[in-house]
Amino acid sequence: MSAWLLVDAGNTRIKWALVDSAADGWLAEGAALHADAADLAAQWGTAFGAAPPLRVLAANVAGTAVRTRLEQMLAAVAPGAAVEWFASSAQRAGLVNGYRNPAQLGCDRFAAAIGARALAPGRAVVVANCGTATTIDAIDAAGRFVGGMILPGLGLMASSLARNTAQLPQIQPGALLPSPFADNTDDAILAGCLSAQAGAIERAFARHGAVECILSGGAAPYIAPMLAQAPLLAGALRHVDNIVMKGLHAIVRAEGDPC
Ligand SMILES: Nc1ncnc2c1ncn2[C@@H]1O[C@H](COP(=O)(O)OP(=O)(O)O)[C@@H](O)[C@H]1O
Ligand SMILES: CC(C)(COP(=O)(O)O)[C@@H](O)C(=O)NCCC(=O)O
Ligand SMILES: [K+]
Repeated sequence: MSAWLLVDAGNTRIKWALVDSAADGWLAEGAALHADAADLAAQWGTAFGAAPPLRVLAANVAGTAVRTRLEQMLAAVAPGAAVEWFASSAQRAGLVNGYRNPAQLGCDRFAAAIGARALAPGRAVVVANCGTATTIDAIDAAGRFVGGMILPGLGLMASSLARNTAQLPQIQPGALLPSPFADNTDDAILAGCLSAQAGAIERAFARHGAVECILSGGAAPYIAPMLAQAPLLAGALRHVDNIVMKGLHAIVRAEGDPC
């Protein structure tokens, strides 16, 4: 069984995992901010040892310059590896893409939906990926990506207030507040942004009639405590590290090792 390198290049961070096609075949993982992307070569060198992967499956929504940079690094650390730049299509790994133009759907969202389907087969699911943007997508019990929402992520929401107002400061992400009705500016911003994120997820969950809500992404740890208090989501909330990567792994498992 040969190893695959999976890459999820989002707008803030590049995440990767080294896997094989077994269900529990998660061998190593790592991440770097775009500014520190050069660190990936060292991370990969350590993870690969003397056996670089022969196949790479990469989802990139961070633009062509990032893709070119990754191609150069991959050529150095895994020379000769076959690289597939994952793109949204009408159907893949048992998931049907309901976007009017399937290729327009962010490939990270399609991969996340494939991951959600793999984790909750035959169930109506909402998958919220809380990264630079927050995406909240609906997958039905028959395995169709129905559609979804895109909103500014938690960090973007907060920083847009700081950038576009005279009096509001840049806040740091923080823990759940005891009350949504804050008595100071920093907490009022945090309460507003967290409530907007959690509220959109709850609303999508209710509207879709979902039975499971998968929460992922770098901002998920801040949003999860608020969702955990939502009666609507009782017993239905599941925090999954990097659902995009889980989806790419599901594709590798579904399609197997080419001979
Ligand atoms: N150490 C960190 N560095 C950067 N962002 C972080 C960090 N910890 C949490 N975050 C939050 O996670 C978001 C990035 O999450 P991630 O899922 O990696 O996004 P993307 O897939 O868009 O690159 C940031 O916008 C921020 O809200
Ligand atoms: C919505 C996104 C910006 C999310 O990116 P991320 O927050 O993961 O960096 C990305 O999925 C994207 O560029 N989508 C293309 C448009 C669409 O999905 O309709
Ligand atoms: K996202």
